Amino acid sequence: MHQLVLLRHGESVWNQENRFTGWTDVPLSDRGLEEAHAAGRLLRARGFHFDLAFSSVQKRAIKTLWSVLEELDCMYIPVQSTWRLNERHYGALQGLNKAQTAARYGEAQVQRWRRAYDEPPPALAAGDPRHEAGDPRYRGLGADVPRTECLRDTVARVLPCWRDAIAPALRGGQRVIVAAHGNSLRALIKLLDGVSDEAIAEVNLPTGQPLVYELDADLRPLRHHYLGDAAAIEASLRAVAAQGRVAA
Ligand SMILES: O=C(O)[C@@H](CO)OP(=O)(O)O
Repeated sequence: MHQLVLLRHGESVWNQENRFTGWTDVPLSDRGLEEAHAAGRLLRARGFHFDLAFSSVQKRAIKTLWSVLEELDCMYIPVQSTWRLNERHYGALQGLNKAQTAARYGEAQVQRWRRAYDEPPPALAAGDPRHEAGDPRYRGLGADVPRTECLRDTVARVLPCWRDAIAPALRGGQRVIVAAHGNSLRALIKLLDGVSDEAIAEVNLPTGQPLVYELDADLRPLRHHYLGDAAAIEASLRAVAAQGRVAA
């Protein structure tokens, strides 16, 4: 049996302000940093160890991973950081308040931008200073730095990371943790569990809660479960789902 732990970063400052974030590189809030350390303490208390870690190239996931590895006293393990695990690009919505966007465009439209498999948010215009094209960490992507993404696009760029890096490490017997984002992890979960395009719309992830996958020899999921307190996770999931409401 293989073990894979997925961890959405702790609350970020833009989660706190209910703003669309995407590729914007915002830090953890104080609460988010504490969530990350609590996740690490929980993993330690349950006897988890890791041989290899993956993260996006965004500081909210990186700092979450560091905090976990610090609590586990294994900051020495190799970490592979890749843009492929970045949050789904939120296009021209990046930086906007989700409730205000719902008031302007309607909750149904915001729900489709947030969760529809095939409907990307409006793209960033050419020359928009929010576009990450000039960011040195994306130099290798050239003109392919996204201007927006739907979940289908995110699945397409997460897939090579799973197939070429995470899956071979698991097959080699390594215990792996992936610290990433709500939508890049939804993409990974879709791939792992074969979730339909429709059903993935209902999947949300709480911040800072380790999600443990047990996989068979062919890396098919046997079961998965959150380690943390069920009531707290349920409350967090409801809050994430409600972020696109006008009164959120
Ligand atoms: O803003 C974002 O980047 C994501 C995660 O915080 O939001 P949502 O859950 O609305 O897809």
